[in-house]
Amino acid sequence: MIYQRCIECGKTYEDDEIVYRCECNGLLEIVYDFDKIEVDKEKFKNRVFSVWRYFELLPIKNREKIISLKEGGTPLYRCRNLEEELGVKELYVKNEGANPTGSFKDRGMTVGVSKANELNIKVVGCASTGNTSASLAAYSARAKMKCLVLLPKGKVALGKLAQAMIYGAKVVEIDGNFDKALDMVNELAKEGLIYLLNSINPFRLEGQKTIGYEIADELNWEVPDRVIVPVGNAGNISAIWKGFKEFYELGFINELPKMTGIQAEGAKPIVEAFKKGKREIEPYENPETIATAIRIGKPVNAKKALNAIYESNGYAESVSDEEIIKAQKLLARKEGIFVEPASASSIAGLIKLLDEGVIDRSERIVCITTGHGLKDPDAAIRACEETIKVKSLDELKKLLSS
Ligand SMILES: Cc1ncc(COP(=O)(O)O)c(C=O)c1O
Ligand SMILES: N[C@@H](CCOP(=O)(O)O)C(=O)O
Repeated sequence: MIYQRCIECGKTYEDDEIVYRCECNGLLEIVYDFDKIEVDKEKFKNRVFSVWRYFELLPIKNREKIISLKEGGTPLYRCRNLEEELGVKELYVKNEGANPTGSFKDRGMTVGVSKANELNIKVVGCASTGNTSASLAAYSARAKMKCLVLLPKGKVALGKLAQAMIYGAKVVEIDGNFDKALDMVNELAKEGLIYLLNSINPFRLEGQKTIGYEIADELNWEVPDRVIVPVGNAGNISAIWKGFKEFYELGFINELPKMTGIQAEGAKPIVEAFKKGKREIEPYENPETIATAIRIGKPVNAKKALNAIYESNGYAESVSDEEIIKAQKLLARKEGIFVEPASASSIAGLIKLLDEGVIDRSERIVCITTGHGLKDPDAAIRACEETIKVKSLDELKKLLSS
């Protein structure tokens, strides 16, 4: 049995009821009756490494309704060069840029759009800083659904905009930031004009919890001491934590990691709340950062994220744009992993928290890199030295010897 439950008052809703918030305005989560679900670790091991490896623990009843582009099963890289550089014992990067549209959103969308398919939905929509729209546009195309995406004008990286356009979504830009766009699509959803697939939708977050499942699965059911996650609208950190907690409840793992959220200096309402020991955020009216994916001032899942951080004895920290770019280059140059700026905030956060002594160098750490570097080529080019120009073979040879 699967149902939706309010994280505030506990009120429950059927799994086929289209409702994005409880009547008390609380966020919803998906709940399973684990006693009635037959799963074991070995059964999973024999299946393809992907989101759908964990079918029984996902909220889709009919396999035929699944809309998939083969998402999940992303690499967990051991980063020995960075370990040496930073003096840490065991560091991994879970590279979500390896998903079909280049970000972790695909895990959410395969489940969210499959749910929409089960509900016979014809029109889906979202607000986006870029990745959600790219992903929803792709999955809705495959599901033959109409798709509306609302973007903050001039603040979406080129690669992401190109994706939403080529997949055939109706792409609308507004004068205003992501938070305003989200308010607008929320209104459309309330009127039943679109099925909303932002992370307020708890079915979408079920797909993203598989990041936690996969980390445990790949580490042979051992759990890292800490998982570091870039935070914007705050759904992902909450979902990953739910994944770990479920595996713990099922007895697949014996420990839980400290969830550590990283925001950009110019958009850090969750970090501020955490540092004051609060569970409510004070929104940023004008969030700003080079990491456009996390340029969010009013994270919709702030409550869930803060719960995850407090419950796991984790931490929250912010990093400057300069630290983000430095980390992006370091990861590319030491490990050959090219990620977009928002993704690099997990590495920047790791560096800062090591310096501050919050993270112990003997910890086993997993940093989540959330999106592919090619999403935002402009940011990468701006971060690098100019290309070298030569006029002759001699000049080229001289270069080699310098
Ligand atoms: C690349 C990237 N990293 C991080 C985030 C933040 O994730 P969340 O909104 O789930 O906190 C987003 C989008 O929100 C993103 O696109
Ligand atoms: N970075 C996100 C912002 C929207 O987040 P969502 O998880 O609520 O869809 C994006 O890519 O648009």
